[in-house]
Amino acid sequence: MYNRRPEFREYTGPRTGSYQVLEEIGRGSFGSVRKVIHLPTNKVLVRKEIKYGHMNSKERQQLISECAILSQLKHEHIVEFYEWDSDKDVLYFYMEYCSNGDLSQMISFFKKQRKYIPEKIVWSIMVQILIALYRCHYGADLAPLETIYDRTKPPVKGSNIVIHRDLKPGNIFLSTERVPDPLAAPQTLDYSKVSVKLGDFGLAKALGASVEFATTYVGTPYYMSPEVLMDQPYSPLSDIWSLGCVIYEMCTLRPPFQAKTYSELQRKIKAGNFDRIPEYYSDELQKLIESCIDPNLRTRASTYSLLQDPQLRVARKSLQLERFEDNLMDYEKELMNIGDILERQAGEYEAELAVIKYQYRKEFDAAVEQRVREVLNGKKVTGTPEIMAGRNHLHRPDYHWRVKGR
Ligand SMILES: Nc1ncnc2c1ncn2[C@@H]1O[C@H](COP(=O)(O)OP(=O)(O)OP(=O)(O)O)[C@@H](O)[C@H]1O
Repeated sequence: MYNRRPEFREYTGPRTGSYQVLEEIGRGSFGSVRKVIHLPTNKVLVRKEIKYGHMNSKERQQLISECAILSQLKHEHIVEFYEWDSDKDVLYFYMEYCSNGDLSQMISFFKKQRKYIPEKIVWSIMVQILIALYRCHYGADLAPLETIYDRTKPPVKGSNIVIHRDLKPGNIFLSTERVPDPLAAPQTLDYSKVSVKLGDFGLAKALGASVEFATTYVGTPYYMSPEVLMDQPYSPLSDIWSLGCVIYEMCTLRPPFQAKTYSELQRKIKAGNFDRIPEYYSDELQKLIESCIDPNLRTRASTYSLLQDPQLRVARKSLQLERFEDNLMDYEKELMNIGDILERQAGEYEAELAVIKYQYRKEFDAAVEQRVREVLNGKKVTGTPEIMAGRNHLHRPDYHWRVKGR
């Protein structure tokens, strides 16, 4: 039986044993994918199921250390990997749930509409993928751009470098706003401000050692680089090849290399020849794709070199500005919300104060009347009734001028 490794204790994400398992949302080469609710936080997550009974202890060990790396990979553009757990011969990965679909669905959407994906969206998606790849390929976050003229400093390679190894439209999740038009179909998404998250980072490596993975990986390797097809080791540049194929597909709505047979596909990938993207798109975009889909590893672009591209710097800066604007709008909404709460509290305070004043007046008048009556009746009076002695009785309503929940 396979035991938990000490690394399990280091996780800060939701703990296992407290999930409610919901419906299956899909099936991949590794197994089924389900929605689950993490009960303590009520958060919907995704659970990927992988049968690992056939793995030997070395393979399991490798899987564990890969998972430990993945669980530390926290990034705005990477699907969060919370934790994993095992049950007999099944391994469960708990991940962030991305509810707005993936790039393959977006490509199908534009294909059905017989429209090109606007170039601005292509640049924006590309730059977000590159920002995530930078974090993985160099083990450090990319610093924000001050101006579009800034050159990114050469990266210093950190530890825990991760190669995606399976970059494809189905692994690029999107979050988008729903179209505000009430007459639009309910599932219509507004792709003009799309935010990207890469999923399945490094999982292919974690599972690569498994015989089952090698035999069940049935997907067509449209995005696989020539060196990987030739059984050479993966490198970050293999991800760049795949990125080039993904960007190409966004522009042409089909992958750059297609064939009827596997061997023909292999031959085409190794030759690395593909048609130009439609004239609708700029030469700069075509050149960038060519620098990624380059069979020669010596001349193929890297994540770092791509990020120096002027168009990508503009795309990065405008992404930063959009985020800044979104944050400002959120902040403004929050302030307006706080204003409303304070105004309501002030109204409640005034109302309560009026009731207390009225009560006090009533008690005061009653005490005065009583005292006058006693004097008129010749009763000997001593001392002043408390209510008449001062304002001690007028206690203010118990309000703390605080916005609840902050
Ligand atoms: N984090 C997630 N959030 C939402 N849906 C997801 C998530 N991860 C996977 N899915 C969905 O579950 C289905 C299966 O995903 P999975 O990644 O296992 O396989 P795949 O990418 O389709 O194929 P392969 O395993 O061959 O790469 C897909 O439809 C995918 O969109």
